[in-house]
Amino acid sequence: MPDNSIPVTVLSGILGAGKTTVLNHVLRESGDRELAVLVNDMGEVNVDAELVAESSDIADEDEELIELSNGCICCELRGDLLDAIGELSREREFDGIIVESTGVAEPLPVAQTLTLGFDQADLDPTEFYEETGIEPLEGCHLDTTVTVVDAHQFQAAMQSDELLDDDGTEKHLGDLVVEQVEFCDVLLLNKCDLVDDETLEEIEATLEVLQPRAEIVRTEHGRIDPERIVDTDRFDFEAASQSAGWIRELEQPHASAEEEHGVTSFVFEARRPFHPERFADLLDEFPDAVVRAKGHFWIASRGDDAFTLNVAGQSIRVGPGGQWIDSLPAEERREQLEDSPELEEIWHEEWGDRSIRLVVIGTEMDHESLQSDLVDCLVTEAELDADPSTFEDRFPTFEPPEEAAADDAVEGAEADGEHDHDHDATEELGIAD
Ligand SMILES: Nc1nc2c(ncn2[C@@H]2O[C@H](COP(=O)(O)OP(=O)(O)OP(=O)(O)O)[C@@H](O)[C@H]2O)c(=O)[nH]1
Repeated sequence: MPDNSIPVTVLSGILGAGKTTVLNHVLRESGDRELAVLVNDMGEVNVDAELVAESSDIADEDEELIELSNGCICCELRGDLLDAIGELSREREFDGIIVESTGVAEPLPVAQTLTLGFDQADLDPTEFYEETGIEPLEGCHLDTTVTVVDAHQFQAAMQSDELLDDDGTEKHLGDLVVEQVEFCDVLLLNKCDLVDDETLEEIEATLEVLQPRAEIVRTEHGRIDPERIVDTDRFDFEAASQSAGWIRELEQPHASAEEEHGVTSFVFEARRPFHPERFADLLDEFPDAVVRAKGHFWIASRGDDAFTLNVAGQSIRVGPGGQWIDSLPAEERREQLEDSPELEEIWHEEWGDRSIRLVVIGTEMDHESLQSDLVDCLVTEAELDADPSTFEDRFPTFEPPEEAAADDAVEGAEADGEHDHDHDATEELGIAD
């Protein structure tokens, strides 16, 4: 990074977690550091910006405080975010720029926009610039992503059925909390004054499992040393996108016995499909103790299709996982196998690459009971020979992958297109009815 590149800090966190409080504190404590601020406010009334202006004595200097309203910087305002930051960095050599996201923003697309790591997504940068007319970011770099967690609300948020209406897209509160926790460099566990030590330790244990890479700092009223979140040099796109605890658990499963404050995890693996009705029933009654589950699965009624499972708090989403390579036409299958020699290791004589692999993370979770429930969902020997069309299958159907991918690419390219947080085309399960 060139010496004069301005470090950008992105603050995320659900509504009321304390982002503005952190921001105001950092502005007050920043000493000689000249900081610029960019606030994304979805509502009509931009209260945040007023607060920032009041407490930071920068109300008169418009160029140091930019508001982006009526949209979200993780979707339709991605271009505006780049423009605004570009403008700030051309104006003056600030010592840092702090971006406060809305409570519903996902950090990953914001980070993608700022790092222009579009090769990580469905778009290549050239296409993005051509489609949007956005200029590449120069003179500054994404330095730290910070998620503010409300210690007082955390456990309730994970158990909450509340659906946030994010400009037309519905999302569970717990789902958003998990996404924000899984993608960040620093976790501020705020409002520690409202919670006893034991609860704080439990929350920390959960956060550490969900996000092993981030530094966790306890705060009260957002009181954090600015050096912990400004110009830290902690951000690394690759590391951040691979840092979620479930990825680590899948790669290096931990023994179930290794528990701290009741937080445990296990990986469920099988080379036999789930019975679609029994597995759907289990998902309908999935234990509240499960904080997070991720992975892929296979159901007996649709032998060609892989599915993904994404559980975060009360949100249970099933998505398309593509087609099993074993079910592809011979020529295509051969090509895929040549391209991915590692498949040989998992290739099953009869089932090819078909498999179930799920990581489950929970607090005070009854492993044995959940594991045996999962085993009970697998088809029996007799069912293996049954006609698959006789199984009740309430799982959603998805567009073929090529069409879905093409739609996604178009959607992502439209900087001012529809507000869509759910780029992965999963469906929330309400499959009981
Ligand atoms: N008791 C307590 N209250 C806090 C703490 N931090 C923030 N608050 C209060 O919590 C409320 C929400 O804080 P904000 O900083 O506005 O939260 P935010 O994340 O910016 O909220 P939005 O902008 O609405 O998304 C305010 O009334 C704060 O004074 C804390 O550590 N302890």
